[in-house]
Amino acid sequence: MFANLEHLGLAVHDLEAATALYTTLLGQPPYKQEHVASEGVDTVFFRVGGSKIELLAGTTPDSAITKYLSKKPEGIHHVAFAVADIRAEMARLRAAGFVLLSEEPKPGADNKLVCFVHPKSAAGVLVELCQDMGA
Ligand SMILES: CC[C@@H](C(=O)O)C(=O)SCCNC(=O)CCNC(=O)[C@H](O)C(C)(C)COP(=O)(O)OP(=O)(O)OC[C@H]1O[C@@H](n2cnc3c(N)ncnc32)[C@H](O)[C@@H]1OP(=O)(O)O
Ligand SMILES: [Co+2]
Repeated sequence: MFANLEHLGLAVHDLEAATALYTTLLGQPPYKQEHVASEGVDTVFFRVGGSKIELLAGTTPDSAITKYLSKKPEGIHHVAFAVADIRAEMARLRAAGFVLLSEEPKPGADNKLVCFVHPKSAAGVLVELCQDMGA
């Protein structure tokens, strides 16, 4: 079972400009910036109540964000849900016919294990599962 909405991932061209804009929009500065080399992205995180906004800029030509922004405008790129047991949720979704984008969970940003569901199998929305890796 999915728990709360963990974050909304927003694809942006200019991370510095988007960070300034969201700092003003949300009325608070980000709590974290992180480079995730395995995904070819720079991220900036804001807390919003019990959820988060994740700004993402691509850092390599083959990054999912770089490719996405070569075809689509800036905006919501993915919706991420917290799960307690990511392997159990991946097995449940596979059995239900969803297409997962990795066989195993992988390290994401902000101390999470993550896995993505292909948007073509989720009504056009790229869905991310996130399990907290603890302290
Ligand atoms: C920082 C780490 C992590 C975290 O901890 O939070 C992140 O959030 S990393 C975020 C970036 N990483 C990813 O998105 C990884 C998962 N994504 C992928 O593997 C790929 O992006 C993809 C979803 C498999 C698409 O890749 P590809 O097939 O190479 O791209 P195409 O451009 O050919 O797209 C095919 C098809 O899918 C549609 N699409 C692509 N991205 C999205 C999207 N974000 N939301 C909705 N739909 C999407 C795209 O429009 C194409 O559709 P058609 O044109 O109709 O064929
Ligand atoms: Co994300």
